[in-house]
Amino acid sequence: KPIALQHGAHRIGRRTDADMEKWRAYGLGQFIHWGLYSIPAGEWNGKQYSGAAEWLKSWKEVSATAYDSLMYQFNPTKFNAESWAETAKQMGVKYVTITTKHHDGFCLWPSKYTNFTVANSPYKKDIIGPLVKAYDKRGIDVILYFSIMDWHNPDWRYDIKTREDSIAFDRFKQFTRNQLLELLTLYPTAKGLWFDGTWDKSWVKQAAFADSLEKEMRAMRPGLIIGSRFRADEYGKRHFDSNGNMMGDYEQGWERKIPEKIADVHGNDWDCVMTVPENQWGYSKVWKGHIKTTDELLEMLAKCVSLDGNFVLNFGPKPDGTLRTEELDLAKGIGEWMGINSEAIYNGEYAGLVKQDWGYYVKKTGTNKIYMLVFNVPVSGALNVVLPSRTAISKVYDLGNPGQNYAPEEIGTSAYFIHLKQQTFKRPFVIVLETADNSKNSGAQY
Ligand SMILES: C[C@@H]1N[C@@H](c2cn(-c3ccccc3)nn2)[C@H](O)[C@@H]1O
Repeated sequence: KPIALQHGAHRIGRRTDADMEKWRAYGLGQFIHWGLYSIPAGEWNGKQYSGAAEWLKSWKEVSATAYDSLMYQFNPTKFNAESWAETAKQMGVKYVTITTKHHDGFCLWPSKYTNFTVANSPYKKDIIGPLVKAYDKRGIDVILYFSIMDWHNPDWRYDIKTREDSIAFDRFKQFTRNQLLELLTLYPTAKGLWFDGTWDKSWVKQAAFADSLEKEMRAMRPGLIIGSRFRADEYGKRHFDSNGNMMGDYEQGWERKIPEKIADVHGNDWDCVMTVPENQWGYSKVWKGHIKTTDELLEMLAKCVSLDGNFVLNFGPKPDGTLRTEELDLAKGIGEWMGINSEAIYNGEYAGLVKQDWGYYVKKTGTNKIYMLVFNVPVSGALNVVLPSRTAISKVYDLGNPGQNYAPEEIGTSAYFIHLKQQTFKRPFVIVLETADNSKNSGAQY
């Protein structure tokens, strides 16, 4: 029996407006983590920090004042928003999420509510504005990442224990509201906000404040897209309220992980944000452990889209404003694949078919087109396809080679083998199934 909630989810089920339908169709996105942390890049006094580079300030070896003086070194002379946006365009991303302020509190825009911004660095100029402009120009939508937790602001608290805490945190809440309204005012084309740093008790206790701030931001920017990580309900429940309903417009729980099956996403919109190394978001000199390859990232992309989500790949630009070679190479490899196969990614959704070993199904929203994204070719060369009963296949062809038609072999009721013509493939490939509902005997050949 649902309990009465003032500050839980205000909407059950998916948003159906045009802004959200566009977000749902993106498929592939880019994350950008850039800030003061990019300068030390996970190293301090010649020692490697074992955590994520953008968390360096939390390392006991690092004094806050020494870290904050990095502001006087921030001078990305080679920064060029157009070149980042062009790389993203070539890669085929439809949206970008950019850090405006990470946990360290440094602002990449000239906020008037703190001195800890680019305006007081040698670089002086706004970073966010040129990026928004360069990406918008290429039809790539911009989402602004904002960390509520702010290690620079003396009024930040991890919990509210005393009256002093409460007075300080009230100042912090006003500061946060001021910065968010400032961002929405300065960058009106931003499609959404990606919140982080909202897990500590201090913020979790602010259900009423956060709820009214969310309402205020949505009123200011109709269509604004805000994820499930922004606020907790009055019982401290996050992402899903005390009645199990998702907070916000999409689920933000898939950080460096991907759902296994459709049941894991509860019919919600969601995005998966992913690092190239195991766990580094900001630029890190040393990438330890496994570095994901183009094929691995393409499979993650396919899996996300096949389960109704968006896949957002992270880039950690260097302090001089250039992108590192490994990331440029991945952007190129993904872009080449998207150049051939993006039709199977954009406007893709869960096809509702039985999952097969060879890869992932994606259905083109609003059509009878189903894409088979093939990552694992069986020794037999026969791809098994089982469709809902009374669904026939009217046409089968190779997306990368449309002249290459296949004649599926029927092996049972709405069950087929698609016999591949070759055994080895350089890259994952896509086969297009045009299906027909033959319950009305639409005369399909197969
Ligand atoms: C999107 C990613 N989210 C930030 C993060 C958060 N956390 C984290 C770590 C421990 C508990 C709760 C959250 N680790 N990394 C990363 O720094 C990056 O910004």
